[in-house]
Amino acid sequence: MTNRKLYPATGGLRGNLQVPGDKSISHRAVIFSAMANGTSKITNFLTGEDCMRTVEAFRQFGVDIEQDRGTLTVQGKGVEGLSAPTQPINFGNSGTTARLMSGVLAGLPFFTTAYGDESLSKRPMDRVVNPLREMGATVIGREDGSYLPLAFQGSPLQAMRHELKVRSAQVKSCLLLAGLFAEGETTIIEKGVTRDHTEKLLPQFGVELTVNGPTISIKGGQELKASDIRVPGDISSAAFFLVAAAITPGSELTINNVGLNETRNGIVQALEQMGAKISSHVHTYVGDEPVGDVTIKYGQLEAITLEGDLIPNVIDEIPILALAASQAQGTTVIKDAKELRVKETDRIAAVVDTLTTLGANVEAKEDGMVIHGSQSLQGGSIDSYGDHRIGMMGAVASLISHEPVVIQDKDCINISYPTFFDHLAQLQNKKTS
Ligand SMILES: O=C(O)C1=C[C@@H](OP(=O)(O)O)[C@@H](O)[C@H](O)C1
Ligand SMILES: C=C(OP(=O)(O)O)C(=O)O
Repeated sequence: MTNRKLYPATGGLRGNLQVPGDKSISHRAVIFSAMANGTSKITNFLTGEDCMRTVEAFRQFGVDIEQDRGTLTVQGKGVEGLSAPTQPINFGNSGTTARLMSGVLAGLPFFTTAYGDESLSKRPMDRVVNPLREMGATVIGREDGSYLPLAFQGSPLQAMRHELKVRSAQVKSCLLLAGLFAEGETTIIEKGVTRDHTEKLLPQFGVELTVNGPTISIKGGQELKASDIRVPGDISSAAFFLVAAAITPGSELTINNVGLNETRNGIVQALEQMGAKISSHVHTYVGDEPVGDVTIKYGQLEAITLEGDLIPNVIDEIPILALAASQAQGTTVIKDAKELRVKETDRIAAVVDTLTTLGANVEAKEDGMVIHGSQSLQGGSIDSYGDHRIGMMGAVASLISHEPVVIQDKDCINISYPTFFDHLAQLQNKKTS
């Protein structure tokens, strides 16, 4: 466990920043490339620990994946070219790896076992195991397949028509991947919009799917063809610096070349609703993914109610939005966000505990929280709970705290943002220690 002491900012955050590649798109790019025939090059790949778990999984299936910093060269040999791993696969801390790979492991014609770290072993897997079983998958696991470790005995899958029980892009993507192995056409009906990177990226690998509102259909047996992918910057990583600038006097910064997919740009919408001095514009498309710049300046924020359809769009940004809300005028209410309880940690409890320790006034609710605004943060010693997004929220809080913030176990930030502290120092134009 390592500690880090972060001092309050003496000036604002200023300048331009390119955040690392999008985590969701990086996972998908390597999965599709490894299942495709031919050589795919992925640039601006996120080399955070989570995405490297997905890379390692496919190396265990015998796929040659060369890494040169953020560039991956994947020598795909098609799904027939994958070979049975001799060792269990370690999904580490990564929910996306666990859920998406389950759809692949269910369809591959061999036996595989998979496990995760302490946090991932507590996260629900029945949300993918149950529908995969409906397709004929043979999966066993702890508590009847509700939790990792899991074992898959790949078997022929049958297409199905399935209404999702959870509003989750991971479950949707898992079942679309399984649908590629199934006989017939699989149709998935979403409970509401969730991030649509799988639907946007699969066609780039030559896969046909139809999207009709909440209904997505995919035919089994399609061959994936290699494709070169440039991954946009991760808006979920950018969110930490957007909020940092919004709450730290003297700040003005621009995040360049960040993904602005409409199913992911809720952080920009939420900050706009809070009255932040923020503007964004899309300047390019990489494949079907919109990419652009976001500029933000320090300014007074107002409380909002964050609920309903905006929640899945900002689900990973809620910890940092809660910090923003502690500085806004008025009382912010976050609801419909029960999913936060089954992330890397219970993020409702972790956010409330962390902000309270730092001196804010926050109440936990079953499906969200109530955050009283205009709070002056004292600083102090906090625990990341091994959750990268809680660790980064604490680091941003240090910028406006009276006393230093000490973060226990801050190394977990490498899960999604290995260069986070370098970027923070770059924008502060001084080193943190
Ligand atoms: O599909 C994805 O890449 C992700 C979907 C979300 O999870 P859920 O699908 O569980 O909501 C999100 O929280 C996670 O960080 C990444
Ligand atoms: C919830 C997250 O990721 P995952 O589900 O992939 O662990 C996250 O990155 O905030």
